[in-house]
Amino acid sequence: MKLGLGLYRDRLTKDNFQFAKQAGCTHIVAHLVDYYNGVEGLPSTDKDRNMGIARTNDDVWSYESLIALKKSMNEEGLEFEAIENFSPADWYDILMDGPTRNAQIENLKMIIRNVGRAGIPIIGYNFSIAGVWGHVNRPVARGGAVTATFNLQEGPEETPIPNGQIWNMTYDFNAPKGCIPPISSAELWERLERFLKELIPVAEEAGVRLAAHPDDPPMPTIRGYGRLVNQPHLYQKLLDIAPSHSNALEFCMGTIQEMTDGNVYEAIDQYSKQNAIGYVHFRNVIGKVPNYQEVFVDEGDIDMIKALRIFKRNKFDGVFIPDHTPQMTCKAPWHAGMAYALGYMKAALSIVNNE
Ligand SMILES: O=C(O)[C@@H](O)[C@@H](O)[C@H](O)[C@H](O)CO
Repeated sequence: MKLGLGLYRDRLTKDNFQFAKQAGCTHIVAHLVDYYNGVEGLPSTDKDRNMGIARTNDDVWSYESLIALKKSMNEEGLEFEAIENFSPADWYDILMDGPTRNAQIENLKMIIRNVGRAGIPIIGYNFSIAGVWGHVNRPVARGGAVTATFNLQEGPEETPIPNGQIWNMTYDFNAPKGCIPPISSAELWERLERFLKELIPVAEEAGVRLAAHPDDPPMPTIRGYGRLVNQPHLYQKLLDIAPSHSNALEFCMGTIQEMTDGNVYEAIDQYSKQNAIGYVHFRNVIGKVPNYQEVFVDEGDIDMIKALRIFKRNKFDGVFIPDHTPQMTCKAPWHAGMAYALGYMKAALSIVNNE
């Protein structure tokens, strides 16, 4: 079991690689999508505001760029474990079943082949129309630390998504006025099935695992659009569509814990037993949908040591990252929050690995 750090695109720097190494990480999970445009946190997007413009034909997905990024990590003693998320600009018509779907599938095949050729083992993805949505940053973690919260009653209004936007980003400023019509979970499952059946064989050939992130928040619908994996057992439905080592899970403990059915320990056991987990978001929460808050790794509803023992019992040998953490009150809120989480994880892994 290994320790890693997830870095958004604007944080893929030598300083942050050194920060990760100093905190005991051996691996990096890189977000190549340029969301937020420098705005911290997971803003709740609406008809007027979202996470910015999704870049088309972004060179960051080329083999040359991937190899250069990997080299910059290797130079700091780190391994490039995974890329997290495709760009909305590169798969909006796969998600929407739109006119350029087939061309976008061919482009994702090229990306997967580039990733495999660069020796990067995993691509995480979240097959979702609304994406990660509805979080509000509030000072409610220990000591008043600012953290992501979700409260269906008090949160942002669930307005439909304007045409030309998806996964909280804009890919077409010239889209016709109006909004994306409602899409059912059943329809989205059909699109996911086509996506997996076409891309898993390519991923197998490229030596890449496609790892599915669950729906966060794990509601049945968000903004009128159906969700896919909003209960733990639905991860199995996704795996069973295309049984393969390349059809894997981006196992987010926080999101699984936010779900109303099942429990995170049974889910860890069920999916680590199958060797289906690509890598783990090792984060904690208090509460479940429709009202929860993300918290420090040691103050949530999950017994994280108990969880690690299940991973170890089932011989999981992948990477754990904090994903996101509360922002600590100091001059470097993000770094301090991550350093705290990584310190806890390093100690917990050492204890459990040596039991
Ligand atoms: O649990 C979560 O919501 C996080 O993992 C997401 O914030 C992150 O953006 C993932 O990349 C969603 O695919």
